[in-house]
Amino acid sequence: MSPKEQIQSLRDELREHNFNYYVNDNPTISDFEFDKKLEQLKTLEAAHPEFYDATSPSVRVGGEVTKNFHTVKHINRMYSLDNSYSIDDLRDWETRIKKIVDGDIQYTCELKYDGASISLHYENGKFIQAVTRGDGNQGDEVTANVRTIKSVPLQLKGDDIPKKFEIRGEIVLPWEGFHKMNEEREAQGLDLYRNPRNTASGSLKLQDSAEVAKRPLDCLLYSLAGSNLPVKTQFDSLEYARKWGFKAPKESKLVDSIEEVFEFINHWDVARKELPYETDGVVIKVNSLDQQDELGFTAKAPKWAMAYKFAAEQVSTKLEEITYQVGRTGSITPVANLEAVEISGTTVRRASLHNADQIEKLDIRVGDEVYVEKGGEIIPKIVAVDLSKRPENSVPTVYATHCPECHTELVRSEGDAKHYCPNEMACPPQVKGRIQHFISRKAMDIDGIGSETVDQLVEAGMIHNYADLYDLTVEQVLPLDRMAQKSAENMINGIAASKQVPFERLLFGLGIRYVGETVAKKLAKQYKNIDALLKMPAEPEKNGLDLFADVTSAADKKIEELTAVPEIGESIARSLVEFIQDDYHIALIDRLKTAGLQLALSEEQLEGQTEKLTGKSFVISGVFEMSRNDLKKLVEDNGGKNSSSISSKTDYLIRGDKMGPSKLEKAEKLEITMISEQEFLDMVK
Ligand SMILES: NC(=O)c1ccc[n+]([C@@H]2O[C@H](COP(=O)([O-])OP(=O)(O)OC[C@H]3O[C@@H](n4cnc5c(N)ncnc54)[C@H](O)[C@@H]3O)[C@@H](O)[C@H]2O)c1
Ligand SMILES: [Zn+2]
Repeated sequence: MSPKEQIQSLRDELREHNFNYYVNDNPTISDFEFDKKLEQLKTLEAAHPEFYDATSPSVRVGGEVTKNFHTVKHINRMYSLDNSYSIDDLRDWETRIKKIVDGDIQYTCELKYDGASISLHYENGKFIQAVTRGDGNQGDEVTANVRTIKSVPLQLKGDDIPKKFEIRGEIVLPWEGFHKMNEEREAQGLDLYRNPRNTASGSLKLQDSAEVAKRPLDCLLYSLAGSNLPVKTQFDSLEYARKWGFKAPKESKLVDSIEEVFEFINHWDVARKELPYETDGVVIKVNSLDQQDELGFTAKAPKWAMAYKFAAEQVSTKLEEITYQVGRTGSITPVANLEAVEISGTTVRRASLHNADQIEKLDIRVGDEVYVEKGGEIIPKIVAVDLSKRPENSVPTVYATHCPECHTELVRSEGDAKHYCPNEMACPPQVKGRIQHFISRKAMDIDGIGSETVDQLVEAGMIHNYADLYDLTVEQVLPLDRMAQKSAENMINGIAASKQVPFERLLFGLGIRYVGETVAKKLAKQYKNIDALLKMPAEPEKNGLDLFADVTSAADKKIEELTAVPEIGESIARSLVEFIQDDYHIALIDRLKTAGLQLALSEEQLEGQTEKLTGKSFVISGVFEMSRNDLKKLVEDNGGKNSSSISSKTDYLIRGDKMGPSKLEKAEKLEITMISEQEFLDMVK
């Protein structure tokens, strides 16, 4: 993949993980893996500033508002925190901030509570509202739920209480309550909650506050927001908060240097295990609020604060067996089955081994004593083998050669870390996975059918692919487990309604490898309908050069045409061509067409699309009457290209108010044509 494709694909992937984590409270990868991917994205973005995007997960707070609560715009934005992992990172941070502020800097060290961010609003000493962080600009109003938490004071005490202010903190589920809830679930034969963080966050979003009241949640506070606060430092804010009746943990400490910060970290890395709630690091904040003001914020986090994440905890245990898991795209993941051990409060029985290379690198064998690490992740990982304890009769691991689900021989293409099961049509997890992807929110978003229903339908042999969904009837699905007349009707209606889902989402739903949301949009825009995509390349004019055309295969010609589309690179093109040259896929697409799905952009989508700006590159800078996104969309709808930075390739700079002086200077130097918002609108009128 080209760097651009890599950036896009990482952004898409991280957005999906953010959604699973913050909205569904049900992450599908570990925090460790998430952070690694985010680091990878940041490195790529730093090397390619031309692909800057203000909506990238690297520069945005990860959450969202949900549809289930009243949405409230934050008066004071809620930010995330930047992360660091070593004393050197912290020293670098200190060097950066010392360049900006004058005078000595003191730091408040606090523990980083692992829960869900919350903002509590008080007026005249009374609790009036609680709002989640959401996307940082707006959040969900969960007042009724937060009111049930006993440590949230409804009426404040003491003096100096500002007439109106906000206090921020974390809703956590202490260990004891978490274990108790899980014991009850175990007794009822239900799946266990994974960790206190996701459970706390999920509890907060329950619709029934009587149910929330039953959960032993706690609320730990750490900062004040508002004007006219009676405090000048972070440390004072905590003292005041305690005086007014808030639970602001006393472990926080005021220090004068990064060395002392490190002492605090070292102490709590061990001592935190005795705390009643989960912590995942330390937060270091510049103490003086004036200095904080001077430092300000990035788009995602305050520059005056830094989180230090504790290293993951390690334990050793025995590897009993290696099994293999098949993913939705047929990728194989080896899994270590372990003798059960307790790590950071949870029992661990399985760990991911990633791929064949990883097994080889660790030379890991059944019977080995292994070190397992868990850093807030769901599936822990094996970091090393204790060779001193290796049994004498141990034999090297031989990687699986056949799919554990369908017994097809596995393949591994060159340059690919993973093995694949190529039996796309009949390998059960692949069949289920592809249909689940098809119905998922960002694809066809089919209401009334969940992943369990898909499993049942496939197992009963009622569907074999996503096209089969459109042949189902109410009578057919009624006999399924837990299905009643009403739910069966909902399901069939949901499927019927999905026939109106726009072309680009259907294209994404087809599950073509490397064709994520963004690429699907690009393709839909470029080709406008499925036939054009299937029939490309457009017939070339007959001429003498045709002699050469014959030596290139049809597939190569297709790939060539596709890679000429902006932002479509070699691997995407190759995967797409493979997909559309397969008769099975063509037959599926034909059936979707017959069923009446949207295999072309609608009139409405086509309307307003012109070629007026084809070949022209635009940079939009400053503040405008219209939203920047609408401006960008107009550029694209008319065939132009948006770019975030000015270069000699820029044709037009659309100049708004308050444009940065350095951009202006650059544009003048390169003699870029500058136009106003109105002049641009005239161009596309
Ligand atoms: N596994 C996944 O799919 C997935 C997806 C998204 C995010 N994540 C994980 O979530 C984390 C990122 O989440 P985030 O943006 O909420 O950032 P974060 O949790 O790393 O840090 C910011 C948050 O820390 C909290 N906090 C706790 N104690 C605090 C204190 N004393 N002072 C100030 N703030 C304090 C605040 O709520 C703040 O919003 C990462 O660790 C990432 O791995 C995982
Ligand atoms: Zn298989």
